[in-house]
Amino acid sequence: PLVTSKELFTKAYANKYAVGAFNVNNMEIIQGIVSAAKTENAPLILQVSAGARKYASPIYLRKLVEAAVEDSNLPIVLHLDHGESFDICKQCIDDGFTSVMIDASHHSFEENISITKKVVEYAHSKGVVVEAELGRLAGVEDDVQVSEKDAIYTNPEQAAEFVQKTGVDSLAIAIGTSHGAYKFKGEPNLDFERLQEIAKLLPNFPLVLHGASTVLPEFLELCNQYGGDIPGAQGVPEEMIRKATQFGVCKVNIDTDLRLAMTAAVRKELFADPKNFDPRKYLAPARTAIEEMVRHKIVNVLGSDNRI
Ligand SMILES: O=C(COP(=O)(O)O)N(O)CCCOP(=O)(O)O
Ligand SMILES: [Zn+2]
Repeated sequence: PLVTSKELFTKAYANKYAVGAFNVNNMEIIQGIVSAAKTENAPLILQVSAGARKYASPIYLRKLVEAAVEDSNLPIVLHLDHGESFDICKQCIDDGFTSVMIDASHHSFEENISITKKVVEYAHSKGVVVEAELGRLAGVEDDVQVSEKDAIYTNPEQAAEFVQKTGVDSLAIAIGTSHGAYKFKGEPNLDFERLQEIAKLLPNFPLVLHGASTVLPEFLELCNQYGGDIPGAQGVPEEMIRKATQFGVCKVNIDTDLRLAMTAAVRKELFADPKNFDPRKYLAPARTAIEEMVRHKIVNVLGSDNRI
């Protein structure tokens, strides 16, 4: 069924695992993700970004997720990723989303509180849950000044105040992750002391990690072997994500690793059969690549297998 993340996070927190939040943009991606979760008996968050709405149009994505729920009978959350305003959050809530993120993290602390509060009030009146963000998603260099790090990463005391004042259901925090395939110039590292501080001030409160893709070398190499040019990309080592799930992180956002797996499969298939021009011939392996990647994440990183 279509569910909110409330119970999923309560169970994830208590058992120290995280629910995968995978971005969806088309049929094959949704089918791959959902078949993986079905195989592993894992709860699932399918999230829709602004880019996905533009690419596929909201109604197609909604109907594809409806099909996924009907076909799989899994507990699935339909989540708005990085909602930029109250209006888009309201629109998605009215369209049947069960969870929305209002990302007002680029506003002032006070402004972030007031916008988030407004979304929470409306969402809760419709039985929908809300994720907000505090701090800036950005990896900072090792030698950066602490003060600069404090300006970017989530401040633990502020996080506690923010949750108390907004009534938000989960909080995306900044501890060194960032979106995309180029997360760190030097050694990958996350600010675990900060994460533990936040978790201590917000006991039993679900934390969210954005920018949690690993950028697995074998998919990078596969892409580059078949015509890709993605030099020097690196993500968050999987053991760091596993560690984060031990300190209150209940939702882990993964998009880049799906993109790399899918792109590698398409490149390889196109290279292997130059005579082919049936899209099903390279989209089927792409779907399988998504499925295998999601199974890997569920079992080896999130620990959300057999948690239904
Ligand atoms: O946290 C993440 C993904 O992190 P990742 O890049 O490490 O997978 N996300 O919220 C996904 C953001 C995707 O937005 P868009 O569709 O506009 O490109
Ligand atoms: Zn994000």
